[in-house]
Amino acid sequence: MEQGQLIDGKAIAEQVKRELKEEVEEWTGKSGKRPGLAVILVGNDPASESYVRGKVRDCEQVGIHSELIRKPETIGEEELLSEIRRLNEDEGTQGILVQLPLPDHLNPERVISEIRPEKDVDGFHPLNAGRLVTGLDSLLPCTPHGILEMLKRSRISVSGKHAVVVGRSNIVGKPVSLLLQRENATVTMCHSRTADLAFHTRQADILVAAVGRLHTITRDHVKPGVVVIDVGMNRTPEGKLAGDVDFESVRPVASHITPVPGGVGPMTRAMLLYNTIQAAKNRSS
Ligand SMILES: Nc1nc(=O)c2c([nH]1)NC[C@@H]1CN(c3ccc(C(=O)N[C@@H](CCC(=O)O)C(=O)O)cc3)C=[N+]21
Repeated sequence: MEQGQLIDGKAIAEQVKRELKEEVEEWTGKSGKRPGLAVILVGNDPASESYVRGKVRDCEQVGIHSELIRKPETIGEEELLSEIRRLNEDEGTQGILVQLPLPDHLNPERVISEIRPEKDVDGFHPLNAGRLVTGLDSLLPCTPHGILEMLKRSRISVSGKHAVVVGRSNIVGKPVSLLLQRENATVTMCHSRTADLAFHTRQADILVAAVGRLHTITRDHVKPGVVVIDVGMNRTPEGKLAGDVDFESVRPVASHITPVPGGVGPMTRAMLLYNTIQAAKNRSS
């Protein structure tokens, strides 16, 4: 059977990291310093632990100095905010990331807003979000930026295409819609309350699935030749990692499709490194 071409996010991310390693070497040669990333992890959720370890390993790979700051589950908001204020002033720290989700007693908006926007390597600070909406330069959220980079490097053109985004989160759905529009796509934003989702998704030349629900997008939701980007990270009943797209039924009709794992996830991680280097360069220029 004919199959949509796999977009190998893992391989593309490795290529991006090789390029970033050279950029780090150049910046370090000029400045005599390494870019530094501080990752704050509150509590010890096993999934968060594993993500954070991955980020630390990525940093080592490209020569970024990383510091993992662990805080107890019970930390008070004021204490966490003052830790962020310390890192805001720290010359050796160019990037600050607070691993999400936070425990319920901490307000994530308040915590993220405390990060200096120039050090906000997640691109989650309201100032960076607003700059993105306005079309000004900003640190871009890693997953949306990774998606655009993956399309570019797969030579999939966006201009003039109809992109349909399913999901309206601040982290993925909203910013990826803006970035696609900036690249001259015509963008439809769908979400959990969209009536007749399949009607909309069948119009898509490029479909981004970011709802966080297993197998939301099936064969009935797509038109032949579609490019499918799967942002989902769900567990199957068997405990395996799987996306929002029913990969088996959709791949045969797609022109391109990203797998989970090995698609958007590794690109997200690569773009965090990109942002950290960007933040370091912005500081020194
Ligand atoms: N402040 C903050 N920033 C984040 O960027 C952030 C966060 N908090 N909290 C959690 C989510 C989740 N996230 C992932 C990124 C890459 C993979 C990834 O590389 N996944 C591999 C699979 C890894 C596995 O097998 O478990 C893949 O898709 O191939 C996973 C998850 C970043 N997050």
